[in-house]
Amino acid sequence: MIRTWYTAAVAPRLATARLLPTAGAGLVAGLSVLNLALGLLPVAFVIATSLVVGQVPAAVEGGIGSPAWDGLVRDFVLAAAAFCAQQVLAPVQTALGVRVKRRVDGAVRDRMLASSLRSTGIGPMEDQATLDALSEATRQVDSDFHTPGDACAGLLALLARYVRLAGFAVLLGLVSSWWSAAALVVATMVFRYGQRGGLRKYSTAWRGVVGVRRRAEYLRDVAMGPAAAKEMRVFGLSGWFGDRYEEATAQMLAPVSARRRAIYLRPYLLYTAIGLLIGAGVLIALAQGAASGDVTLTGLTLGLQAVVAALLLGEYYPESDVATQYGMQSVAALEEFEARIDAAQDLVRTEGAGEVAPDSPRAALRFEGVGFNYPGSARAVLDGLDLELPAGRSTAIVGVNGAGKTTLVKLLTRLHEPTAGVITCDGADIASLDVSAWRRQVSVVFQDFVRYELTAAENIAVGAAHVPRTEDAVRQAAREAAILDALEALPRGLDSPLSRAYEGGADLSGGQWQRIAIARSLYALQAGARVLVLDEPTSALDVRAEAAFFDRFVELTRGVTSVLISHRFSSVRRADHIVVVDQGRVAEQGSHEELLAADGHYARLFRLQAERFDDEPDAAEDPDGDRAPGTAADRNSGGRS
Ligand SMILES: Nc1ncnc2c1ncn2[C@@H]1O[C@H](COP(=O)(O)OP(=O)(O)OP(=O)(O)O)[C@@H](O)[C@H]1O
Repeated sequence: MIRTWYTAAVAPRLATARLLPTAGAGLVAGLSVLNLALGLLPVAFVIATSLVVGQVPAAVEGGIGSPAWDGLVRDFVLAAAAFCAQQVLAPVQTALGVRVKRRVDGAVRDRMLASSLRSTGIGPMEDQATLDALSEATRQVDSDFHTPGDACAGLLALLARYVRLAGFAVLLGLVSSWWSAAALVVATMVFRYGQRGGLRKYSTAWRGVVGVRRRAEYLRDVAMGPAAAKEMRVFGLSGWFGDRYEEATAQMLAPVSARRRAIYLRPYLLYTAIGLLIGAGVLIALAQGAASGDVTLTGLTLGLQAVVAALLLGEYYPESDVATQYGMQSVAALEEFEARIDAAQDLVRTEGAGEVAPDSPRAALRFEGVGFNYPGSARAVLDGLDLELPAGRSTAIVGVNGAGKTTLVKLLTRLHEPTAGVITCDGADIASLDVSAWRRQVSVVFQDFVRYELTAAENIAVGAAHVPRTEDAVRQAAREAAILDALEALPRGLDSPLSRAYEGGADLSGGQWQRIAIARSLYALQAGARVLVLDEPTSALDVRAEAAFFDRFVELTRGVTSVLISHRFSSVRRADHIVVVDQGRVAEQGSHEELLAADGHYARLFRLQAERFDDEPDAAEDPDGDRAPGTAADRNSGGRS
């Protein structure tokens, strides 16, 4: 039980308090002193007003100018000063709290980004628990509401509240008894537990539904966002998505609502009853003291004020409670996210972080007995795969959907680590190389490349963000990818944002976007990459554009080790070497002619496309007289094997 309490209540507070130094020592010290003052001023006010009341009989009797009258006036001025100081300092507390919030949240944002990028692989980004933690960590920060920074300011604000409680307890101890003082603290804290404890349990209930909340948010974003706008309308999906969103929202709210009564009402009634009983006992003891003459009028006034003001401290603190609860939860989620990233990172093999020779690979890249299961999956996507990619040559990889071709790319770029075997570059395990340096050596056009909402030039230059951008290099890459003319025709040329969501922005066709992705990879080659991986690079290009690209492919990739993954045999056949992947292994390999002669899997796939191609009246012949599937008919069939 103590452990549960520590985990739920103490650990998140400590984690949040550890963020305080990011706000700066001076600011934190200043706000702490201010909160201390805001804690002491109400106590001073209670003392001064009690002294005023206590002196009233003597002042009335002595009249204006009497020592009692002067004392009364002095204490009244003190009370007024304490009150005014409190009024003046409260807004300063808020202003400094906002500064603390801003600084801490800035540091937390940096930390979130750094933690996300610390993962060299993409495994954590595909893990549900890690994504839940990330969603929980970022939610408050993104909304700028009840953030970790608010929690830090809220924790400091508690200083004022608890100093006040301690002050009132001491006053009661002095005028009544120390037992009464202790009981007053207990009564206040019992009230407080009824209020604040409920909030903790309630927010924890929210944490339990983060998965379904992510789904609800996804459904809402898809329904409202631009990405699915076309299909939403054409397929008439708005109602469908609306219903699913409502279902997910109901599913999210149900467990939280069901616990509301148990969390808030019953404990509230119980703790309020206990608190009231103890409070009543304290007041009775004070009244008895007054009745017996042990407590003076000043003492009675002091005691009464202290008891009432202290019991009011059992209430909810608007400047602190919600912010600390949700902000702390965000911090706890961030720590969980970081722990998961670290745990995944521990599995990454970084034996040497060795240097990567600028001209590597000089001999070959090799997959040696490589096996791979995706995290959490028992199925071996790759199983003892041996493959050689000779340096400076082009290798095509073919295979049915799901054969593991893209997975090979993920392993080659170290987005995942093999679960068996090694991948070597000129004999060195790539796991022993510095991962960033290795990645700079490899340029990739992913099947699902990203359409960045950046300018056209930036979209190309992100291919080698580690080198200073030069216009010439960007234009050269765009020219080689045959997209330069189209980009120059945009309203702001290559400086046009490639999104209609921005002023002066333009959108491109699917094929034009694919050329941008190709240009990005060619830009990386200019910056020094020596391995080019193209995963379905021309699936959206028209016949002529695809043929033109591959006509220049040899020239563009001279001296580069290239890997082409494609279902289009018209492209594949141009490679120096072709590899067929099936069931996680290399099933066949050789040149186009050798594989046709072998009459195996490749030959069957090739003929399948060729048959369709035969149906096309304007089918092209290649120089060898072979049909060239993929130049027309496989586009009709989607080009898929
Ligand atoms: N992130 C992932 N987590 C779990 N399994 C995955 C993941 N990505 C892919 N897989 C599975 O791994 C297998 C191989 O996928 P991969 O993307 O490598 O196939 P592919 O040969 O490139 O297919 P395609 O020709 O359709 O692009 C598939 O069965 C797929 O379901």
